[in-house]
Amino acid sequence: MDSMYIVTATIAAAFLLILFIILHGYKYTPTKTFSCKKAKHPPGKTWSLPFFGETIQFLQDPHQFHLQHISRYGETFSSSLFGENCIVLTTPEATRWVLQTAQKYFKPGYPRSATSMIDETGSIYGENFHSRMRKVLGPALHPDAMQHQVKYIDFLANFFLNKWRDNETCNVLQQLRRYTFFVASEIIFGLKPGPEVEKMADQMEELKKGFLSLHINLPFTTYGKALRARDGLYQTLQKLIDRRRLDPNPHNDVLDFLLRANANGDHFSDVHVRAIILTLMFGGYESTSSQLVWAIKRLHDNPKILDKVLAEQDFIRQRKVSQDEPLTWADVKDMKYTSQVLQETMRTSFLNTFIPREALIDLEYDGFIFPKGCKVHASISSFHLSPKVFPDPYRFEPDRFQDNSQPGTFMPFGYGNRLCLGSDLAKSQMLIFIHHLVTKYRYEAISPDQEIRWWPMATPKRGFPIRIQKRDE
Ligand code: HEM
Repeated sequence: MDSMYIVTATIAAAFLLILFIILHGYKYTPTKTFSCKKAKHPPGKTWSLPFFGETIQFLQDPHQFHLQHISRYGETFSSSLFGENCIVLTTPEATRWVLQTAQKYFKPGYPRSATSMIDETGSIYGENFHSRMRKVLGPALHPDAMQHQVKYIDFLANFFLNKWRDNETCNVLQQLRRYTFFVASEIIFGLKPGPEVEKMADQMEELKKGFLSLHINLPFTTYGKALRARDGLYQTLQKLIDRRRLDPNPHNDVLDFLLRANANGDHFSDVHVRAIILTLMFGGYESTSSQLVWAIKRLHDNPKILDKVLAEQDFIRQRKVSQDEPLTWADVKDMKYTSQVLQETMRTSFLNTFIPREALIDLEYDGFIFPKGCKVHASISSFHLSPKVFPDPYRFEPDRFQDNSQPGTFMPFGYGNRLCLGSDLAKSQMLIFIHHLVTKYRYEAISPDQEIRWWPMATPKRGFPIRIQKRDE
């Protein structure tokens, strides 16, 4: 009788618990009492499909996902993504809070599949390591160092563009991925185009697929194949590190800065050097090529804006002594209108659909509870495309950036202590490519290519195929 009672009571309790969860949704359990009695958990779904939560809906179209959730729950809402409950922030104020004001109470919260693609130890995401990494990479990627790199970037832009033949068709995104990877290889370890760089670019393409994959390491899974590509890249990087240690000549590339830091007692192990380089290579090529393909598409779709860019770039070309004279840092600085086009491109191209963080302690913001351990996603593209922040947000209007009056609302390169270290490099390589493209060629889209491939970065679905004509013919 007793055991019957226990079984019945257990089933009843389990049933009530499930009913409670269904009616109220799973909520975070705060680990301390919050100071503000009225503070509450952000509204939204924190349960639905087990493990997947709302991930499938999110991956299909993150922009629509955010718009729908904002209209249903408000600008701060709860969700369940990548197997974890999270809080999504979609305003510039809340984003500034998490990325800057309260930055010391958060650490990066990238999904495990993403971090394991870069870092076998998991240590480069720790705070101590992070500040040392910034100390070394800051000067290596600073505009002072960049000035000397412009000639290499100029060479590489021409290396690709000079291969284009009249009336040829070309897939812009494919070409740009190679171009930006080659630039990263040159800047990071001084490698010129060749089979070694080509092989690494192929491995990087494979690695990229693992970033948001299911964490299942088998020979045939996306994640497993990506890990093997990572290991292949690690081997090549180790060879480059060993080769550089035997080389007495100064190179002034990022690898030199990292190895010199070793010599100065800052001491990065080879494992760390490899992980830092992989971070740079991935950041350096995927984000930049995705923004550049959008810029080239936006110029195509807005002929009046293209005319203004062309006038600016022709002016810079005409003041050169010869057609082949390379661009300089001063030329890049003079590309003011084209820079505005790039800013407007980054605003409208669904960049940074989420920057993830994890709360280190219990926190409150704007009446909401952020319990220790909860994942927070700052959705930058949500406010880049919000009419409250940018009027008529889907209109492509580079003049918005004429007076640089967007403090704290335009954050393509992030915000706070993890602000992108490669922003000057990224801008230079985009501007230099656009210069040579528009001054040498006219181009026409083969198909409108309006659909979007969302991951790992939003890009035109078919890579924006174009037909090219030399400008002087
Ligand atoms: C248009 C191109 C690019 C965009 C939109 C972009 C965007 C970003 C963003 C949003 C972050 C902050 C991530 C966070 O807070 O968790 C970031 C960080 C970073 N980016 Fe970029 N990036 C670009 C190009 C580059 C390039 C070319 C490099 C270098 C080769 C680079 C290197 C880095 C590094 C090292 C970090 C980590 C900084 C830190 O954790 O302190 N990025 N980037």
